[in-house]
Amino acid sequence: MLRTSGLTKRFGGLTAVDDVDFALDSNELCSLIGPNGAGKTTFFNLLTGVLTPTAGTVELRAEDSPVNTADDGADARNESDEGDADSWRDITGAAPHEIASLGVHRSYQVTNVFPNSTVLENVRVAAQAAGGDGANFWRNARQLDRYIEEAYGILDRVDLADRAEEPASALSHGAKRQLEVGVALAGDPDVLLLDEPNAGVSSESVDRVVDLIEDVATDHAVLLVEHNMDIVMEVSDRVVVLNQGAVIADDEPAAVRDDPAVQRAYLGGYEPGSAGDGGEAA
Ligand SMILES: Nc1ncnc2c1ncn2[C@@H]1O[C@H](COP(=O)(O)OP(=O)(O)OP(=O)(O)O)[C@@H](O)[C@H]1O
Repeated sequence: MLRTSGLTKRFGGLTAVDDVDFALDSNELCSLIGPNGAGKTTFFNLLTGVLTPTAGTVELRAEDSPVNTADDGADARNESDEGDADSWRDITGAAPHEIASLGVHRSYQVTNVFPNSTVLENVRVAAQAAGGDGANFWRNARQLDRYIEEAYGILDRVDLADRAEEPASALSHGAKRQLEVGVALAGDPDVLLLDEPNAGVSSESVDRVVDLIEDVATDHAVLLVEHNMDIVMEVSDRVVVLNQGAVIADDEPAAVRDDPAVQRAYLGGYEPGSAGDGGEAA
């Protein structure tokens, strides 16, 4: 679905992401963990075009969509190595909006919704933009109804349908995170990158966000950055550990938990149910 090869990002003398080979399958929920400063956010930024890599490639599999020619000035290129069903598109260095339009969406650590718009409008506008009607707000009533209906379907999924008419600013932090996932879903993504969706969420709301992560993973590829190890162990099909920019483990959750190198770098002292976060950098 999404893969990187030799992906590297240097900031001056600091190598924040170091020669990372990574692959995410469709419908897989992979968690990316590691100590503070390990390079997780930088890796996300490379996948979504916010940063341009110093070296290496990011590729996306064009499963159902026809492979476009990159004639719009963007940097995405086609690379069909195994026929149409398995064609990979090189998206290295493509702009964030282009990568989003190809089906890779992210939610942010910092809440990223329009506070003065209603919950419904936040999702409806995102659906409208994804449907190619972003600049055509008043196109016709039927189109608008279609986007409103789609938005309600998404709000149902993120458990916010009963809050549809409230301004987003009225939501709790946890409910805002649900809304962010809803906004990301409105873009009809194939790949969802979730950057600490539980950060700042009250303990009563964590279960709801975890349920939502598990639900969206049933029909999307999900890459999750999460510091709460109980959640990582519960939801992940696979866990990748970054330390000083490099992958030090890539395996199923239990194997990663028991890996001595991971214990040293990140998990020192982690016991299931022990409140959660991995340790700081060794
Ligand atoms: N724009 C930048 N310029 C210079 N250095 C940067 C920049 N962005 C990140 N870094 C450095 O790159 C390294 C990786 O940072 P990054 O934010 O990717 O880590 P992280 O794993 O997401 O950390 P955290 O868990 O604290 O969010 C850090 O040493 C950071 O200081």
